[in-house]
Amino acid sequence: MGTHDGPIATARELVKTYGAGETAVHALDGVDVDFARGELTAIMGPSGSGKSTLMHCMAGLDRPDSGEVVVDGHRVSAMDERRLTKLRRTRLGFVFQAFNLVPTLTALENITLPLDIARAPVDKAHLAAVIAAVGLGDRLDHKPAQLSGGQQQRVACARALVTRPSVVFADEPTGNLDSTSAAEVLGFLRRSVDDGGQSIVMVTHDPTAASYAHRVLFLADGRLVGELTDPTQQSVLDRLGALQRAAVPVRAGAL
Ligand SMILES: Nc1ncnc2c1ncn2[C@@H]1O[C@H](COP(=O)(O)OP(=O)(O)OP(=O)(O)O)[C@@H](O)[C@H]1O
Repeated sequence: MGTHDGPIATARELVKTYGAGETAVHALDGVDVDFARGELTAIMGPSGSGKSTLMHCMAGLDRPDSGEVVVDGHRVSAMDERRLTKLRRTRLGFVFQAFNLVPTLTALENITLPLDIARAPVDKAHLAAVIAAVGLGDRLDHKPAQLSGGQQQRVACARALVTRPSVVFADEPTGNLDSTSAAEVLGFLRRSVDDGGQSIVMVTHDPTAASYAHRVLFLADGRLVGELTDPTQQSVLDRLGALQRAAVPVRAGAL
């Protein structure tokens, strides 16, 4: 197999524990996962199940206690801070719930910021395609405060995609959006995968958001407990319900 086959990112035996002794929290309790190249993968699970910890370990924003993370052939878990910063700037894209745009820059300046920081050669055709896809029309010279939440998040998505990163990590990208704006952002992310071959990993609580993914992974108590391919809103809801029922402790003899 060449380097363009196989998963874009992998985790092997990831363990991350907070605290010690009786109060220790096993945020990741031995997670093995492959994220497919050219797919949108959603990570779901109850609050505290380890979703953010997994994403942060994959993206080199946090370090596992043990285990290995490889992203596009780079051993993230073995890198020092300097190389991690470089990897994040040049090979990874990020979308956050809170948009995190630079308030003093215009929409267009925010989108091209990663190229300016990395002093990377600009792929003009790709930049034009991303700007066209983001659909902001004449608002590209507006500052973030002059844009709606949905428009700001579309700018943030364009900023994440403009460097053609190996992976975009999106942490609750629609958590602050109304359903119409959320649908626009999710449609935009999905098209960047289907039309542009982008690979995206997205943490979400929202079954509708998850239904835009090619695959949904379910976490519970720091472990991978299931997955769905080609999810629908209903199949995600059904699976979440089943996992919740399975998690309810049954007293011995109660049956
Ligand atoms: N810095 C930290 N110090 C102590 N405990 C932490 C820390 N970060 C996370 N945890 C704990 O690790 C567990 C997993 O947290 P994580 O944020 O990954 O869950 P999550 O699934 O993303 O939750 P949510 O959906 O609420 O964002 C939780 O029990 C959390 O309280």
